[in-house]
Amino acid sequence: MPPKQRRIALMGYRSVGKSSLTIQYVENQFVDSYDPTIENTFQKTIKIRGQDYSLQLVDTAGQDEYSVLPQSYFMNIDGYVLVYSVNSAKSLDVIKYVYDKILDMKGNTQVPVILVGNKSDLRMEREISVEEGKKIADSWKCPFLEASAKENQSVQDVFTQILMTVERIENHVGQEKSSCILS
Ligand SMILES: Nc1nc2c(ncn2[C@@H]2O[C@H](COP(=O)(O)OP(=O)(O)OP(=O)(O)O)[C@@H](O)[C@H]2O)c(=O)[nH]1
Repeated sequence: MPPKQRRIALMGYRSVGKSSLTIQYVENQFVDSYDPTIENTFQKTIKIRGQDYSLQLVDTAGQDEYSVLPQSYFMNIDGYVLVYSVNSAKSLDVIKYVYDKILDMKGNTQVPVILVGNKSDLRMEREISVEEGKKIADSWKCPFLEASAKENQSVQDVFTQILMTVERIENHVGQEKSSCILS
């Protein structure tokens, strides 16, 4: 079977760890210094359940509630990793804004997303509980994970789960389409 091409965007407020999650996943390393991203695309090939995936990860420039999101964040993107950091209530507000923007732009069709609370290692600085993150993900009917790019906790899971969510939604939409043709 040829590899499936998948393009996934990471979005969220500045400094929540989008680059760190990506670099930990692709290069197995954590960089402590902070270097704001303009935009970067990373490649990785992986196999999940016997299927090869050729993955492009778009590490976006951090957003805030005033950001006008460029068209390129909506064209040819198969799924979104929406990141906040558990030590920043502000970053959770921003990710809700980003989610609404994505739905608007995609015309409220089913959009594959996963919500990720990064920096779970910062136990003493936590502002957002696990339950709070989970509740938002439930209201969006999407998967939720807390992760730590620093400690390499749940980083693989984030990307496996978004790929599986893309598959699930594609198959679902495919079934709906074929049932339309039949009826
Ligand atoms: N403690 C801790 N620090 C982290 C973690 N992930 C990232 N950081 C730190 O947070 C800072 C910002 O990380 P980045 O990965 O650059 O964040 P970003 O979301 O890509 O930032 P922008 O490019 O501005 O959008 C850096 O100093 C990282 O070392 C984590 O899981 N735990």
